[in-house]
Amino acid sequence: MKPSSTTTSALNPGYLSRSIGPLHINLDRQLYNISHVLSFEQSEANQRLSSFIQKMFSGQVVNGTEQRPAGHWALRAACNAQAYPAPVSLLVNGRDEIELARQVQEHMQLFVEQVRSGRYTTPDGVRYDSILHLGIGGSDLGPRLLNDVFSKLELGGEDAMKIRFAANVDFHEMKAALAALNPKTTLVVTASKSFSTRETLHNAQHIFKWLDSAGPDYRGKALVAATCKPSKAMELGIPPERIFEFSETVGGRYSLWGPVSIGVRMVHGNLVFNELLEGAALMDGHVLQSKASQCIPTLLAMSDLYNLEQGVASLMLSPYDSRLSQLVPYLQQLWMESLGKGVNNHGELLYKPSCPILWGDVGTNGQHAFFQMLHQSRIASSVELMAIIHPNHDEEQSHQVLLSHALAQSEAFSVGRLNSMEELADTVNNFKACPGKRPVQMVFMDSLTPYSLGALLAMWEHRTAALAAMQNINPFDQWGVELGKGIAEQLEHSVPPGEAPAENPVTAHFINHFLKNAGQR
Ligand SMILES: O=P(O)(O)OC[C@H]1O[C@H](O)[C@H](O)[C@@H](O)[C@@H]1O
Repeated sequence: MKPSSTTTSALNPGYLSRSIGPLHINLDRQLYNISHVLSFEQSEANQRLSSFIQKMFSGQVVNGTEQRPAGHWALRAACNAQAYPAPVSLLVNGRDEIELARQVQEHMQLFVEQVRSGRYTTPDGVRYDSILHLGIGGSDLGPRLLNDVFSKLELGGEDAMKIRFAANVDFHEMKAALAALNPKTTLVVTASKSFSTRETLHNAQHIFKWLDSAGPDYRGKALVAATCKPSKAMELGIPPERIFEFSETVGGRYSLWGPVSIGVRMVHGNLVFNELLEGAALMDGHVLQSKASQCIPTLLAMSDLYNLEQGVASLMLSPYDSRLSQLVPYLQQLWMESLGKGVNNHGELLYKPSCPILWGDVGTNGQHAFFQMLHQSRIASSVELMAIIHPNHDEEQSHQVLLSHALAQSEAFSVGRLNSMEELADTVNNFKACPGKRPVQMVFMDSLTPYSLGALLAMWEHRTAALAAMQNINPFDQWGVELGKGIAEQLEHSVPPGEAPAENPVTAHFINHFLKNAGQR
């Protein structure tokens, strides 16, 4: 095995580097090379991708199983038209969805300003000081990530509102959230695209009682909703003026740009949020006007596809910045719910994995946990390391150490360490051999800001959709998720203290176990 110093990348370092705005990628140490990139430009997969991009940005159906366009990008296009090289459109049944997004954004901005300035008050005439965000999956992970990053960027000011999230129907999470909140001064945002998700509706009912425990007037003023189904939110008693609607064409895992993040807007302000949208629009513009070999999301997806074809069905992502600790959980939904499919757009079975498993943790923490497996085991994984050039502190030396680790890992994965002849003959030293040649890529960001975060997240959306288009699969549906939901609905009547027996014998056995042990606390 030769070290990578003899490969093309070493002869011409930076040959697979690309930049757009605050984002820079380098794929010199990936498995594929420039000739693969150039031949991709002539391929059928590239034609499929170009046609997908063109269809998506002109509002044509790209989600075949649900017969819908994909309109998440409209949430950023609505206020950033200048970032797009040509006019974009999204008409659904005659309704201009970009205009809808613009109007809802205006409505949100007004409400957010009223809340932040204390003009919208509690029934006692006091400023709301907290938000409880209810929602799960795409109605939770995005806002949670944004809030986490923005909080760590310290953008909210000293009197920023407090926000807590409750996604899980596991009451432990709710209990912890409520411990920090006062029902008299908390606004409750129920975020649910469908407004029919069991966990969210169950939690909402609990919260109604919690609000009522403060007195009869609190619930009416505290409720806010973000949904595609305003009528369902109204049925639950949420007043229409506090229902922020978004288009059915916005997939849940692509929805953080719009109303589901209204709580984040309240805490961190409209300006911060608008910068995020601007960064995302920059990426849309980049995708619309770059050819494949220059387009960052496409290049990354090409590499993902090439790795999959080589049997590398794992992607470990490590951001070397603790402010991005929620990035991997967020991306896991975006990536794996979009790409983890069993059939293509024609309904034909896929015989190979279409989605590398995405996992990871922040650096350097991951180095001291699972990197060992990446360096020496025979489990094949691609590695993506992210580093931020300018930190938000003055401790230069810490940052130097951090960056040196990111760069060292990139080199170690790629170059490895070869044993000398003497070491090879020595079984003990042989344990030290690291074969290298692990596919590894770098993502650099100038600094972490709402703008660069917007560009990064939109980049991941485009990369996800590009990998799907190349494989001719649908990145906007998630039929697999439905199965478990249906079974859980039936089992609610069987799990103790339920009455109806479970039909499946193994499930019935588990329920007996619960029953036997129920009295033993
Ligand atoms: O926003 P909701 O309609 O409540 O849906 C919440 C989540 O539900 C399901 O789990 C879907 O698979 C997710 O894509 C979605 O984000």
